[in-house]
Amino acid sequence: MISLRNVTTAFAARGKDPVIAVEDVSLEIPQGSIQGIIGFSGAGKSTLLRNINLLERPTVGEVEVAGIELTSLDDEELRQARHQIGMIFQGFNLVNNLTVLQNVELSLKFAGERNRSVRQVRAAEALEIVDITEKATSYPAQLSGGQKQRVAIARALATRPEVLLCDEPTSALDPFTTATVLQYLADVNRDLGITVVIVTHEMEVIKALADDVAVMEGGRLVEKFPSADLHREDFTPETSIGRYLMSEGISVDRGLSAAGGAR
Ligand SMILES: Nc1ncnc2c1ncn2[C@@H]1O[C@H](COP(=O)(O)OP(=O)(O)OP(=O)(O)O)[C@@H](O)[C@H]1O
Repeated sequence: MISLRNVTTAFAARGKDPVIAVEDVSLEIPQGSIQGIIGFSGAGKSTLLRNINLLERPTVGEVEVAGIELTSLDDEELRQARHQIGMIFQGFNLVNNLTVLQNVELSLKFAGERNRSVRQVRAAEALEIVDITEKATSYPAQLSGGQKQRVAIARALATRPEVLLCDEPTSALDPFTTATVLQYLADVNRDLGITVVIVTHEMEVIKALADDVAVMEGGRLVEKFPSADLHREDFTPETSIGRYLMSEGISVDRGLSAAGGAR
């Protein structure tokens, strides 16, 4: 279970009022579920995601992951607790002068695993999960975008986390590669029971993967519902999700089902 309670995150702006990126957000994400977070650019999605592992420490509010209140930990305790939380990014964030295997091993090094052979075995296991063992000795520049993201998923899984945070994981990928990466994320969730939180601006990603969807607007969480409802409910242009869907070119005035199940 991930629990965000009254989280507000403000960024200081020189000579101006602070930017309130996230404002008073409370959200409970059940263990083993897939939570999508969607909204316009600048809505606060990435900041909220980074609040979950305290990459961005909330200005106000509490964050609890797997029974541990992260916001109450000191730096060393937080470093330990973060092994429970993997993260992947739109830009993959691989280290270019390390091989695929070394990239995955690196996260185990950061997690404090001192035994090199243990690191190698665990890194190899993680590469197997995303079927990319044959690239173990390749360098990132020798991989396609989809392969790089699979390596990034392996790196995130190597510490055997309970939670995987995904920040626009498929935005740099073509539709076919997107489908493959989403399938691996679905497998990881189903087979390993890992809770997945995915920030995206692509409604197709939400529909393909998420159990629940949260809509953000202006730093606030304005709606939350099961993503299955995307296929059923009528979303009027007055609703946040309606505005969002319209921005994607999906007609909402007669409801999603009338618009052909949203594309
Ligand atoms: N480190 C920072 N310093 C100052 N302002 C920031 C910082 N990070 C984010 N912001 C501001 O906070 C607001 C929310 O940003 P955030 O990146 O969380 O939104 P987003 O919904 O993820 O947007 P996008 O879809 O474009 O990535 C924006 O106004 C942004 O400019």
